[in-house]
Amino acid sequence: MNKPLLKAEGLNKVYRTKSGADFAAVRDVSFYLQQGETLGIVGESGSGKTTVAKMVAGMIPLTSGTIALGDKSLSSTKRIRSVRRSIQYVFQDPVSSLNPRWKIRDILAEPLKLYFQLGAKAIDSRVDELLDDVGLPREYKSRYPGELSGGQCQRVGIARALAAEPAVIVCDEPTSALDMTIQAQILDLLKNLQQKKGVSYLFIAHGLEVIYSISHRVMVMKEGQIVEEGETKHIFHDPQHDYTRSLIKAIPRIDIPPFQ
Ligand SMILES: Nc1ncnc2c1ncn2[C@@H]1O[C@H](COP(=O)(O)OP(=O)(O)OP(=O)(O)O)[C@@H](O)[C@H]1O
Repeated sequence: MNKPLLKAEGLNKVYRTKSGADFAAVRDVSFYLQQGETLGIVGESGSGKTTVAKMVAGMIPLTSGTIALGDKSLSSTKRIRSVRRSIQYVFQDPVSSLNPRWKIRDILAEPLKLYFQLGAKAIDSRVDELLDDVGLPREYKSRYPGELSGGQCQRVGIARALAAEPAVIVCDEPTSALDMTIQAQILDLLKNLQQKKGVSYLFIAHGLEVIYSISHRVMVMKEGQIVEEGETKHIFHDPQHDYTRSLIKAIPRIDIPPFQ
């Protein structure tokens, strides 16, 4: 196996609840992600998926454990800018994740200024390229998020993540707020971008069909722990854990092509 791009070992997250009690939301979670690979995370609501994703993206501190991107440790609370840039996040709700008072141009320009200190002209052409990358007309840069559909807003969210030229994009339910047709288009876009740019995805979704269609490997979480991890076809066609079997059985409309 190649040296993984991202390696998480023994991740734990304990939240202090409002009542003052400690709650272990993630317990001893370890995984890796290769360059150009998608690792899907599935599990019922509250199993700790978003907590793992946010720890990886540096949005919340770890209680314990280590995360490394290449040779750089991400575990310290003060992350260096290059590491912050390298892991981007695409949110579930495409509309509310964009500042409604900013034009699309400004939303996409922000990471370009922050990470690359580009001048106005370079920013303009980079914004055009980013819109091309996500299949939006260049004229949309003069619009506000409120003038775009949910699917179009998610394309902007993806473009904003790409603007940082990340190695990893954490996709936290990026299609669950969208209807089925748009969902499929966004998944296709993400797959194409991965092929073009070699980016890796840590991909959370409730819909097992979504996970099946996009993930190379799948990690199944229950009550803060990993119960099973493996190649997507093995997880779906030959699940080893009862919990995984129950998840797959609970989705009658899943259409899994035969085992190859
Ligand atoms: N800030 C917080 N303070 C206390 N508990 C929290 C906090 N954030 C999350 N939790 C709890 O941690 C557990 C894991 O939450 P998390 O959001 O990671 O789960 P999830 O698998 O992503 O769920 P969903 O699929 O519903 O988004 C849940 O029981 C949740 O209530």
